[in-house]
Amino acid sequence: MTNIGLECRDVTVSFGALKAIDEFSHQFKTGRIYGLIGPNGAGKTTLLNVLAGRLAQNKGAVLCNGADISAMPAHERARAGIGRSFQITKIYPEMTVAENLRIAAQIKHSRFLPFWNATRYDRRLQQDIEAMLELTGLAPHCNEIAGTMSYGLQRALELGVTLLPQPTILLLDEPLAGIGHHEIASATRLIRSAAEGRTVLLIEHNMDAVMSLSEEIVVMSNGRKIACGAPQAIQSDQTVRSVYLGEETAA
Ligand SMILES: Nc1ncnc2c1ncn2[C@@H]1O[C@H](COP(=O)(O)OP(=O)(O)OP(=O)(O)O)[C@@H](O)[C@H]1O
Repeated sequence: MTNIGLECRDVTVSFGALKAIDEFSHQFKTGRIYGLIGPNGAGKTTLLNVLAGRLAQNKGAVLCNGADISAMPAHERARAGIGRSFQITKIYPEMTVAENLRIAAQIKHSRFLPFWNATRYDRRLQQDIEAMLELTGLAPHCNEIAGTMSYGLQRALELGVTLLPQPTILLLDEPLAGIGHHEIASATRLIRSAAEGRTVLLIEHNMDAVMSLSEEIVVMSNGRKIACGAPQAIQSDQTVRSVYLGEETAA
């Protein structure tokens, strides 16, 4: 069995004359958190869109657990184990936390468990809901209406809904954006727990958080991978520093 959860081979995406992603290749190992960083317009979100199947690459290939998924649409990629969490768009704000998780559990089990075995079906749903309430720390809020909770708790619920089908690959687009200062530590802890045993790609503009969460940093600029390595090495890399410094000077 391969320990490469996700692989990009020469992925290229063009919007007209602009190459948003330019021959990007990388192997993302299972059980690791990868921070994807780079200045505005570097191609980070476009890459996540390609991996999630929201956007087709013009060239190159994407492999998930060794299988070529380049031509797979988004809903099939979700079944193949790719989960993406980016905003609180997956939750129903007028429903409680438990109801939101129940819907995600129903979707997961509808394909495998017969509805007519109601007791077994309900037990499995309940087990999944309880496991996710525990993982996300949302048990004390299980009967709260999702839309009335703090933004940080809503993001935690969104992550819970994403994790419920047990994806092997987790794509996180700015998971800390909009979260209050006092909730950053708990959100960071949750991302660490969620990452266990998975391949995680994380786009995050909070540099302290991305450097402490990630085991490997991949740096993009103008659609290309310009560096990769351990957070400490990346922080002292001259090319990377000049890319960011250049941006700061221009701002
Ligand atoms: N649908 C689109 N049509 C045309 N150009 C696009 C489209 N989506 C992205 N781009 C362009 O592709 C380039 C990469 O954009 P992308 O959003 O992936 O960058 P990013 O690294 O995520 O930036 P940011 O950190 O600002 O979110 C940018 O120049 C952007 O303007």
